[in-house]
Amino acid sequence: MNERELLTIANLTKSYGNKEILKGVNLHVVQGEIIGYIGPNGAGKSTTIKIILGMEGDYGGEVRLFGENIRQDSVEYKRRIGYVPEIADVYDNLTGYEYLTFIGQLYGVDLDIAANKSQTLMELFGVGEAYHARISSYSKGMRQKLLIISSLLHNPDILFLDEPINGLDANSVMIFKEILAQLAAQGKTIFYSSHLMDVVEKISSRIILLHDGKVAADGTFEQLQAESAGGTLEAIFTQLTDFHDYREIGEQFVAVVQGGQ
Ligand SMILES: Nc1ncnc2c1ncn2[C@@H]1O[C@H](COP(=O)(O)OP(=O)(O)OP(=O)(O)O)[C@@H](O)[C@H]1O
Repeated sequence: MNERELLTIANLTKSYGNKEILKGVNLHVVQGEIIGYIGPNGAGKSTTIKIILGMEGDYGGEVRLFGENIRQDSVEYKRRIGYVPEIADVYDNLTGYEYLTFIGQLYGVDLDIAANKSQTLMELFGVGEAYHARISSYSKGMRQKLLIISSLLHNPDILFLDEPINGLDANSVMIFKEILAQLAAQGKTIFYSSHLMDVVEKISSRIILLHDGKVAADGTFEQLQAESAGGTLEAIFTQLTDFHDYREIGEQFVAVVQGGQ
């Protein structure tokens, strides 16, 4: 094992009922990498992340994080993780201040430090005026910023981001991309799942494509380009997932919409 290897996934399998989702996923993540984890809807990206975080216990194979087998279920390793879930339940009746200081304290950050950090991060993200407002009044993008901030308050060593920029405007996406680049430069590791291929293409130091339960491609964007017919990540994704029927499906879809009147 490389001494800077933070995450090792060996022959990971996972089924729901008789549906096999992960059929033997192998990957090695080294400190400081920004991994773009991509794949078709339902491929098992969120499932992989939930297994690594200890939220899904019933799986085959081995996952090691910070050199420790996660089956040992140590709380310590979870303190070093930040997580932005794809779908999050935030407590709508709390204010941003109440929510962020609550989450910060869960991760062991002192109240004063959590409060100061939260307020400053909200201001930097352009939502400082909503710090003391109830989350129920937040727009989609404001909630997403709240989630991103809550995942970072304890200065984690590895960040798992499941569709983190849903709802962010173009300027906020630029700030977010810069935050990820700066975190990686400081030695933080980022595991990022998204369908926004142009963003993944630009920010990832390495891209992993999950398809049919396995890793179908693993490399830098330039390596993926060299291994396929080239082009954008969107074009590579379409090639590697062997998908060509979008025109016919679109036509049939519209025909059904227009039919039966
Ligand atoms: N708790 C569950 N019970 C049953 N099936 C589940 C459960 N969670 C996920 N699945 C199934 O596992 C498959 C993978 O889901 P997952 O959410 O990991 O996909 P994904 O790659 O993140 O997809 P998307 O890009 O649409 O977010 C899907 O077919 C989903 O229906």
